[in-house]
Amino acid sequence: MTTTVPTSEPTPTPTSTSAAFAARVVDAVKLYGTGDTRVRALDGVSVDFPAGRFTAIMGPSGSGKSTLMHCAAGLDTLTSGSAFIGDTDISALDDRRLTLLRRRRIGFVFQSFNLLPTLTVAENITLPLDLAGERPDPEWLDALVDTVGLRDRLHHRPGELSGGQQQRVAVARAFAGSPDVVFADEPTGNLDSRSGQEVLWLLGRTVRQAARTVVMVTHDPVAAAHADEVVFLADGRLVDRMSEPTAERVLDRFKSFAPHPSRRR
Ligand SMILES: Nc1ncnc2c1ncn2[C@@H]1O[C@H](COP(=O)(O)OP(=O)(O)OP(=O)(O)O)[C@@H](O)[C@H]1O
Repeated sequence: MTTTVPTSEPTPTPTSTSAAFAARVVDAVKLYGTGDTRVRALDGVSVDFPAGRFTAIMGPSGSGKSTLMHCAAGLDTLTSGSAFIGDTDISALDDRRLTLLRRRRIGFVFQSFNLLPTLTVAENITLPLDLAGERPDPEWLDALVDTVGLRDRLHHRPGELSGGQQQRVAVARAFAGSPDVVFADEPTGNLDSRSGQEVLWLLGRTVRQAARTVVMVTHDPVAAAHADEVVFLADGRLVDRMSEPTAERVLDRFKSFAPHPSRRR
């Protein structure tokens, strides 16, 4: 794989802020359902995601990782509390402004790639920019294409690529518009371990060499070890943070957070 990494300074978007935190939630509560079926998916979480860092969100199944990511990224709304992208309180935005903010300031990588099958790789990568009516920065885009190793696949359709290649397209798409933060939800969940390692390496390298910000949900200690810091959720609560994680330390810590379903209502 070609591994030319973007080394140019990031081009700030007009909407970027100088906040030290690319994203954060404050006193976040999320309830699903009512009465006996009510679930407290987030139970008063306050957590920040520093700009220029790769943060992993870890926790047992059902601990609220995806809910936290979706609410922090404006894909879902909190029952109470606030969510910020930079200095912008997204809990206060109407649907139209929230959609614009998601297009301009947030990148997404999902477990299932979410590429459009009728578009080429090149068209998929620039789709969020096209939707936002923005012109790509050609130098940044060019460097990204090399970083993800897809130059010889630019005119292929996603169906002609392996899963790992498709996820690398999704990574390039997420970073294409120089968003304030890229949220990745189990980005290696559908990949074999080698392709998964490549995607994690790409995320980490783009953060460190091009000053980008990534927040990744994972249940995999090996994946979490690629991050600069791991935040641990259990039962909808933030229970710990770990800097400079290793897979062994993450696994050890993870084992101590057994879920307690009875406390969730
Ligand atoms: N749309 C929904 N309606 C009802 N309950 C939900 C909904 N989404 C999530 N939940 C519940 O909220 C809790 C947290 O779910 P969430 O998906 O955030 O956990 P998770 O840590 O991401 O889990 P996993 O690792 O299994 O994906 C769980 O008990 C889940 O069943």
